[in-house]
Amino acid sequence: MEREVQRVRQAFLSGRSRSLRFRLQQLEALRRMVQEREKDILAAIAADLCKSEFNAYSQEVITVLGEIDFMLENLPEWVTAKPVKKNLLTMLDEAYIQPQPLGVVLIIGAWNYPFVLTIQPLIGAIAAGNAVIIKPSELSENTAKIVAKLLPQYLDQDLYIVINGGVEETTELLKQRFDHVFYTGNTAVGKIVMEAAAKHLTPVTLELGGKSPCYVDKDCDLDIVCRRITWGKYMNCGQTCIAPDYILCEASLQSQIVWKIKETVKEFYGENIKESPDYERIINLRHFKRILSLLEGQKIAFGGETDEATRYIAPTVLTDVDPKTKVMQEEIGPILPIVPVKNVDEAIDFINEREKPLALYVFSHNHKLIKRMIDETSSGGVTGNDVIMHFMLNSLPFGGVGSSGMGAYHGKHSFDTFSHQRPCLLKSLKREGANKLRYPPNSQSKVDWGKFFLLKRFNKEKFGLLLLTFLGIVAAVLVKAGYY
Ligand SMILES: NC(=O)c1ccc[n+]([C@@H]2O[C@H](COP(=O)([O-])OP(=O)(O)OC[C@H]3O[C@@H](n4cnc5c(N)ncnc54)[C@H](O)[C@@H]3O)[C@@H](O)[C@H]2O)c1
Ligand SMILES: CCCCCCCCCCCCCCCC=O
Repeated sequence: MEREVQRVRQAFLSGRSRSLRFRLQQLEALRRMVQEREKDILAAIAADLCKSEFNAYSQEVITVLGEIDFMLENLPEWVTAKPVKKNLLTMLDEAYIQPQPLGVVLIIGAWNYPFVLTIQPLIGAIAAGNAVIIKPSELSENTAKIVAKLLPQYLDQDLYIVINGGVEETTELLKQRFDHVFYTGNTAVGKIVMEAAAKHLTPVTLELGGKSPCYVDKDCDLDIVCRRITWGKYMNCGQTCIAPDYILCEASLQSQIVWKIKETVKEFYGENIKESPDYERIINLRHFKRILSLLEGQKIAFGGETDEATRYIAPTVLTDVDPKTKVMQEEIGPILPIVPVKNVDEAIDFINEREKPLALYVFSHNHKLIKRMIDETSSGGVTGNDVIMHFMLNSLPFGGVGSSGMGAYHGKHSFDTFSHQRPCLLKSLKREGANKLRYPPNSQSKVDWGKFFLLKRFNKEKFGLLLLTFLGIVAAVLVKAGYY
């Protein structure tokens, strides 16, 4: 492992990942890989999650292609140095921020969207000029294998490598020194990752899980609300980090919501859900059994059918759920608990009494109520009157807060995550007279001038930049002439 990381570091130190031309070339090669090997990629995702080609394409491949195009379009602008505002002491100097690559980045992926969750961060890391080691999830082994097979056929083989394996390999990898670790997965392992990274003072991005609440106000169109919730909840058999986890609503809405979701499930997946190409399966037997056990003692409004051989759990809705039960603590796949609350105040308290979720969903015609929910709660992201869709807009940073994670990515946010924003100030060796002000011996008059240069605030509308320039020049002349 150490030798592998060393090899990638040597490749980074060669400097070839840094030029804009190289980065664009690698991103174009990655796009070619996805386009030319689309069938292989879709087949691997299908084998891991029983996902149809249409669903694998629209949930994973579209996002990756969109992200690459967005990077190719904007990267030339992002890599350029950005001049910054100057003060009176530096107004004749050059001051700018130069984004630079961090170095060697480790990306650890999760199984539930095994392609997009490894490749989307990879796109950001390449765009920012880094070398990358990718560790896909061993639970989605088919996607892990295809990623390991295809990447070296299209990308620089020393700068971007895939290491496959399980906990043992990840543990060994985490002992190595990286310049950034980007991890997607559960919160418990997130802590292990952060602890290992801390030994090298390596910064981390942690894309973690949690339970994303969904508040349904009585002032809304329940037909539309239930369609949107049903879509987001049962996509990927509920194994989506930002799936609406549970519904909070007034008790009077509960039975209507149950009925409308039941009807929508029928509309989306047909009478025989098991036969639907749009309904996926639980990733493995361990998770299947764990989720099943959460149904014990619950009021099942509909669903609850299972088939162990195919790891099938039907779309299920639970009513009057006790917030203290396990189904309200763990990740629950296609189970949708409804927890009745008295009103929006109680919903806000309910959310705030728990760990900060990765996403929050609010449905209402009342815009003020949505704004209030946003103001009075915290979560990684929020979508009003829909679910999941904030993931698809790459101008929004995607990430958690508190126990749902730290840091963010997508689009420019990925570029920033994998870049060091290097502050640069370039001075001339001339105009030494003006510098006398900061050299010893110090004096009251020097301090007074210092206050003038650094603390004085001018009404810019009245005097404008010209006056500032003028004052700077006068001050420089005064300093040079020794009037202090
Ligand atoms: N925030 C997000 O963007 C996001 C996206 C997808 C999934 N998730 C969350 O991820 C979770 C599902 O992922 P998971 O954790 O079951 O995936 P997982 O089991 O695939 O683990 C993720 C990675 O962690 C590694 N790993 C597992 N145990 C380890 C250990 N003890 N030490 C070191 N490395 C270890 C694995 O090798 C794997 O690469 C859910 O909680 C889900 O909500 C979050
Ligand atoms: C043909 C329809 C195109 C619309 C696409 C909408 C798909 C949403 C996909 C969401 C993917 C969510 C990934 C979340 C990662 C965490 O688990």
